[in-house]
Amino acid sequence: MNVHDPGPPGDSGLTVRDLAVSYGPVTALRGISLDVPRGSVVTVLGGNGAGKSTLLRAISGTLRFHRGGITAGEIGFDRARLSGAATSAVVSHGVVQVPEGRKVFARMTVEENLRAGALGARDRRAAAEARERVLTLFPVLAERARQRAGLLSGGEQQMLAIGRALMARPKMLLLDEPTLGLAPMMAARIADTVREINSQGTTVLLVEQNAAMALSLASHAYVLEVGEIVLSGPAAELAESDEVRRRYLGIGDDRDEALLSGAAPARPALTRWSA
Ligand SMILES: Nc1ncnc2c1ncn2[C@@H]1O[C@H](COP(=O)(O)OP(=O)(O)OP(=O)(O)O)[C@@H](O)[C@H]1O
Repeated sequence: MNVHDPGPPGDSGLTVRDLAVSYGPVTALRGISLDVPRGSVVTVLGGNGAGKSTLLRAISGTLRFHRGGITAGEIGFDRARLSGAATSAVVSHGVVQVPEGRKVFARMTVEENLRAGALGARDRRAAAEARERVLTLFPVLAERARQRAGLLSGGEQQMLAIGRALMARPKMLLLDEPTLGLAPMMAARIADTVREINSQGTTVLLVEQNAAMALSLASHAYVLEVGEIVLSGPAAELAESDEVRRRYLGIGDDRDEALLSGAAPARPALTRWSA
């Protein structure tokens, strides 16, 4: 990948070119270019405040709800221009976000939450198939169908949030820190589910602070720091890079080592984005 000439937006998957985002006078992202090829899992790593959520908001058309806006650049998905599009238009192009903090409708039942995810679906058979897929992926949601979502555990709420997004039958899922605050066992289950969703054909853009988990899932990774991409490359190679190991994985952390095992690099092919 060439840093300074990422090429024209393609017609397969998501392309972000030279994106800049501000919240009023605060610039949160600048010069962001990245690709999420159709069928892949790509991750964006970064610490608190790096701009991960802002990136997803820009793609999903939800920046305006946070008093933010795109000030430069383009976002495209399968020939459609997403930059400047309303949230509903982005969803109708097949791109759906699962927000950070889960944000299920706590007073509604699990079933009602899932139905809310299918609002606007005209094809009832397709909606029924989507529901079937969600309940197969997350059997616990079938067991708890009549319970209020607010009574679910944190991990179950995350499953419901992902399930609700899948009800819209997305081509691409935008996941904002899906394992945040979850116990390691539950985080591993969510990771397995993301793998499964992807293997069923859904493209995934995953933003995460949990670098070990994210790098074990993704084929390609970008590292975001203070609103800019500072490093990118194949996930297996990033996982082996000294900088990522030191800053995001913690050298000598057995749990991370175990999660990363099997991610053997061929040869370094990382791209450094700034001098
Ligand atoms: N609604 C907002 N108004 C003003 N500034 C904001 C707003 N939302 C985010 N920011 C700022 O934009 C920058 C990026 O924030 P963002 O939430 O995208 O980071 P993040 O990487 O998702 O962090 P975290 O993991 O803590 O959520 C930060 O400096 C943050 O303070």
